[in-house]
Amino acid sequence: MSKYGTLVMGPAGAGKSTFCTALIQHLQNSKRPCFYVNLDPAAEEFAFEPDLDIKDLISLEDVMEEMSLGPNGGLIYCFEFLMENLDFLTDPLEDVTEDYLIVFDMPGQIELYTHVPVLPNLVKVLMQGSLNIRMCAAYLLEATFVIDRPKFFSGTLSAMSAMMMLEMPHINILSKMDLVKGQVARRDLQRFVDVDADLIDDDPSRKPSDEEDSKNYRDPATKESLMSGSAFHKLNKAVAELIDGFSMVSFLKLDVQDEDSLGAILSYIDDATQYHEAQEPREPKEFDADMEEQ
Ligand SMILES: Nc1nc2c(ncn2[C@@H]2O[C@H](COP(=O)(O)OP(=O)(O)OP(=O)(O)O)[C@@H](O)[C@H]2O)c(=O)[nH]1
Repeated sequence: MSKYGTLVMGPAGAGKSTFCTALIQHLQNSKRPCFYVNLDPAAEEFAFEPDLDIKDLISLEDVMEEMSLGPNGGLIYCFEFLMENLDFLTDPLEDVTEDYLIVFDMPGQIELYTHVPVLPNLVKVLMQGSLNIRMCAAYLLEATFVIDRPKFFSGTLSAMSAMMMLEMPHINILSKMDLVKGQVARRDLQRFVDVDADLIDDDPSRKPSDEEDSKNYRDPATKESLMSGSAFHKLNKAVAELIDGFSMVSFLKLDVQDEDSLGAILSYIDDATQYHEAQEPREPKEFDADMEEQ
């Protein structure tokens, strides 16, 4: 029996928990069962109570207090503790059946997705061995980043870093679309969705003086110029061309108020995990009975 899941990731405040809530509501509206796992040891409030909550094993607040660690070190400690107590996570997941979507709500600390091995190791546990969950990563980036183009490309690099580190089916999502509607023309927005390197050249917020401005990029100790404004621009452009040239990243648009938007994202997750191929046709009554049991 296969299991299906999505790992909801992205920087702090990208809208991960809000997306999880909207996705769970959408699944309920579609009469599809969901198993909600909170893996953020600092999360406080939930619209839907998690079926499994890492805070029942360990909380970031306790770790910070007892181990005198900061929030980032504390988070890594929590995940290492989880890896040493994997039964806490794996035992309840053993019983989840193939009609469920398992939604993992992840923390926002970016180092978890960039340079520590704990998340790839956790993903191996979920996708291999007895659990054998077919997973799709959903990486969220705030749509408001499109107003600041270098920031958008930097966010895109963090999405790529997660893609490369986790080596699992992956979709990228521009969240909080309601905040940019009307601010960015539809045609322009398409250039962010299918990332276009020329966005860096056409940036209306970029002043001509930025080309020559090197005073902000001096080494504070030696006062040597580290990189001129134009060199930064060339670097940004080269990164953008790499992303564009290899079609490495594209985005789905998320508006949590819009059922069609949620439905479209869910169908990408289902395609990536091949959910529909494994489903037996079911009688509606059988479905309702399952939902009542939850
Ligand atoms: N306008 C708008 N605000 C949103 C949306 N999604 C999230 N927010 C707001 O953005 C803030 C962060 O949302 P969360 O869902 O908590 O983000 P998160 O990624 O889970 O945050 P962390 O767990 O702290 O990393 C909250 O104030 C939300 O109300 C959205 O689609 N539209």
